[in-house]
Amino acid sequence: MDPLPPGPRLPRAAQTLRWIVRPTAFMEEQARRFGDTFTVRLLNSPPMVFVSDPEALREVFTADPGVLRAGVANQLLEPVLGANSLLLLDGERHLRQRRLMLPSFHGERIARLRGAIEALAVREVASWPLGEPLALMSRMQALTLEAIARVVFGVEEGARLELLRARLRELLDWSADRRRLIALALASATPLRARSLGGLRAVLRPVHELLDAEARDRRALPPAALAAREDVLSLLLQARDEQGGALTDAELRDELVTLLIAGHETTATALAWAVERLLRHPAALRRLRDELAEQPAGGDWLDAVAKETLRLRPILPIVARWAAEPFELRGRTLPAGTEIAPCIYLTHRRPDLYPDPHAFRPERFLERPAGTYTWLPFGGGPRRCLGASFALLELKTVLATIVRETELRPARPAPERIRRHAITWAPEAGAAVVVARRRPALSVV
Ligand code: HEM
Repeated sequence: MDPLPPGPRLPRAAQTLRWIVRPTAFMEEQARRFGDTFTVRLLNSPPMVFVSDPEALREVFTADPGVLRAGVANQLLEPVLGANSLLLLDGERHLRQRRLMLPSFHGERIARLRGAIEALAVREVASWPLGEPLALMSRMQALTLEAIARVVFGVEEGARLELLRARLRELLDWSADRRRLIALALASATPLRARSLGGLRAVLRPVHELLDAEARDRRALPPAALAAREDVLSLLLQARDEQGGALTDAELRDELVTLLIAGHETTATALAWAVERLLRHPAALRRLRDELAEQPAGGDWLDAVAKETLRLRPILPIVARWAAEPFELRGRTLPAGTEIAPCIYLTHRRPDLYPDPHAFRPERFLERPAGTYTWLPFGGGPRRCLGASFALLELKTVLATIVRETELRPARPAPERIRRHAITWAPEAGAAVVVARRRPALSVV
């Protein structure tokens, strides 16, 4: 008997094609046929068992991280992120590095960055043209890039920021091209992969040089000046493990690139979806406007809108764990070498967890709080997104600014469908809007 749960019998190439071209339809079809656990077989990867039952998710997220490894499952990203990236590590090294980084991303620390993010958002909104179509996704990408360069890396206005902005843009544009990522994923030593790697090195080297220079200058600051800074890079430079050890230069640089890649497009996509959904739900938008008139930073309704957006339009559809040993899942032993994919998309659309699951209803999160194994846009367990607090703060702060300061309408009335965009699942037209009005005071900023 096959030890793996049943799944589609299509050849691997056909399953891969459907997963790339029509991923939502592909997953929904398998869930209809096989229920909440099924096996998908893709080219160049181990069999993948999709799971979307909260009890199975609990088993996966609470498993020994030495047995269910996330780093192995993320190896595809190694050329971009570097071998020391948190996303690629497992075991002791992952634990040490995550412990060093966690305090910098703690909710209370992150909350202090609100003012800086809001200032960037106000400036961004003031630059939008009136009365013509605007793809919000690209504006949100510019904004989240600025937030990472200034708030996370702490680079201040000036020539280095200009240069860093341009070099980061080149790196992000390079990695936004899916064909290049596919070439990197090919079996080693093909000429296509070699060419792709060469191109990547050319855009990565200048970014590394700039980040190294920034870290060097920051290390040269008097301790009191370094301690007074609020940005994540300064905090990471001061972080020490139990033996008093710090992140090495190579670790620090790979982590900065990781924060950029993990935090930039994801948050921009979430913002684009939040606006896209709100513009199709005028009552929810009105309620948000009313709340912001009372509480400019937003309250429970803003929080519920953020959560409902990430439920219905998860930015990443799955996370992955690779089983280093046989693993028992809901009473069935999966063989070593299997990949297990907690499926965010299908979990978030279960009618038993979310009645009328396709409807955008933020009030569901006022009625019942989000559960650890039922709401998982940031994954779960010891590998849960390190930047979740930062992402939610940025999502809510920028969304509040947009709603307070502008009046938008969709560039076309129809809802935008979900489309793969490099690593995230984004609105097909990039959340196309028209800025009908802006608060008068802003137009002269
Ligand atoms: C809406 C925005 C975001 C979403 C939806 C998101 C989602 C995720 C997901 C699903 C994972 C994998 C979790 C797992 O395997 O269980 C992850 C990991 C990670 N994310 Fe995020 N993320 C977002 C924003 C950010 C931001 C802003 C940062 C940092 C500035 C960040 C840094 C990271 C890091 C470092 C990891 C690796 C954690 C580890 O392996 O220990 N993310 N994120």
